[in-house]
Amino acid sequence: MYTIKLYNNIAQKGLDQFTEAFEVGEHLGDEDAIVVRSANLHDLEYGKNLKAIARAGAGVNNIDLPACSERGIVVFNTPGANANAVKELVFAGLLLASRDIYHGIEWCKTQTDNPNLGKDVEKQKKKYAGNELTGKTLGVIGLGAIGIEVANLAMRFGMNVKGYDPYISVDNAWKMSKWIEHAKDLKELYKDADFVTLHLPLMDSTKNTIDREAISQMKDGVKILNFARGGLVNDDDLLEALDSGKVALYVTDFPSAKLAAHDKVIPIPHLGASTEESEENCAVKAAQEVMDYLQYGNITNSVNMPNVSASMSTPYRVAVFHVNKPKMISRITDAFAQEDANIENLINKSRDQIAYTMLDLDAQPSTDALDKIRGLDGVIRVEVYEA
Ligand SMILES: NC(=O)c1ccc[n+]([C@@H]2O[C@H](COP(=O)([O-])OP(=O)(O)OC[C@H]3O[C@@H](n4cnc5c(N)ncnc54)[C@H](O)[C@@H]3O)[C@@H](O)[C@H]2O)c1
Ligand SMILES: O=C(O)CC[C@@H](O)C(=O)O
Repeated sequence: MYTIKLYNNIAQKGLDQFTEAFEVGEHLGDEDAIVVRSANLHDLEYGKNLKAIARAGAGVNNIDLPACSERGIVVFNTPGANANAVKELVFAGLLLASRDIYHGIEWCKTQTDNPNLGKDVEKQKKKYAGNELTGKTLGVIGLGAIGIEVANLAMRFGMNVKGYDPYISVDNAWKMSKWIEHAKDLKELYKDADFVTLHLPLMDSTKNTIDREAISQMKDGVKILNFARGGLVNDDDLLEALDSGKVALYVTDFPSAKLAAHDKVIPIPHLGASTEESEENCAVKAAQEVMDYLQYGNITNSVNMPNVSASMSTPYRVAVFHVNKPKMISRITDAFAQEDANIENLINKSRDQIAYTMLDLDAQPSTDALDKIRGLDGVIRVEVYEA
């Protein structure tokens, strides 16, 4: 029986994926795996049995990836599973940013005792007039699952779109409308953008992407949308720019106390992925990733380990996480030299400093052989799977 500990609300459809071989709950101890959404796991005490953490979502800045890698803990996410939900909210944000619907609604709500509301609406509405999206330029920073969807939809709204992503994947590049302009650097994106929208991950290197210097390269009256992470924006620099009018509006899914009440800020309480469909997609994908890993050692959509997946060709599988250095494979296979077990299939893949070697054996490996592997310098973790 495997134990799965839940942090946050995980959609029932995802939990229903787990078979009777899994015990799943919020208050379990000694867990084999964790399924989490946005809860901060940076201070997590890693249980001795913990082998995997699945983030039911995209951003993994709530998980200490180096600490997990060091312990051979596989961290998964669910790429693209909530992209449509976020794209739709970004468009709500773009519409809120171009038409003053937000203040218009606020005013209407104050008029409950006004018997002439029908007439007054016609007098008042000039205060909330706006502009159209068609013909305006949208700068998209980060062309991954969400950025691509936002960029393509913006084209259908008749917007000019400029995208910036120095690490764009080939698959995503294929999905992108050919009319989207490629900005070679952020300066080029900022200079023409009426709206700038952020769709890149928060990492040390992307923290404060939007700071005073970036804002100074933008058009006067630019509107900024942040449906990625709060830390991508320097709040003090943005506040200064909102006060001066350099930035006309900030729509954010990650409001900070400093900015939430500002008249030029539209704060949203992290609702980007909060749709029934997206929560289900993410939970189902996360559950499947965890089950396939715990039962068979297959790794799909990991953000810190090599992705390796193959159906088990023999009754036994031995999987080894080890340091990515020469001679490891020969030392691991040597451990089986005196065994009756034959290695029918071997896969080795590396990612940065870590490698994963999966061996399918036609007979049960002996404790002696497994102990030899565990004792090798550079071996992080060894698991045995039975078909
Ligand atoms: N508001 C929400 O509820 C919500 C939901 C999902 C994701 N997010 C956030 O949005 C981010 C993007 O999600 P996604 O699903 O598109 O992820 P993704 O991994 O598919 O895309 C991220 C893209 O950013 C690019 N990138 C990385 N560093 C960059 C840089 N310095 N400059 C420009 N581009 C860079 C990558 O190459 C990649 O193409 C997530 O990391 C997460 O923080 C928020
Ligand atoms: O789980 C959520 O509600 C938000 C997820 C989102 O921020 C993500 O990065 O996928």
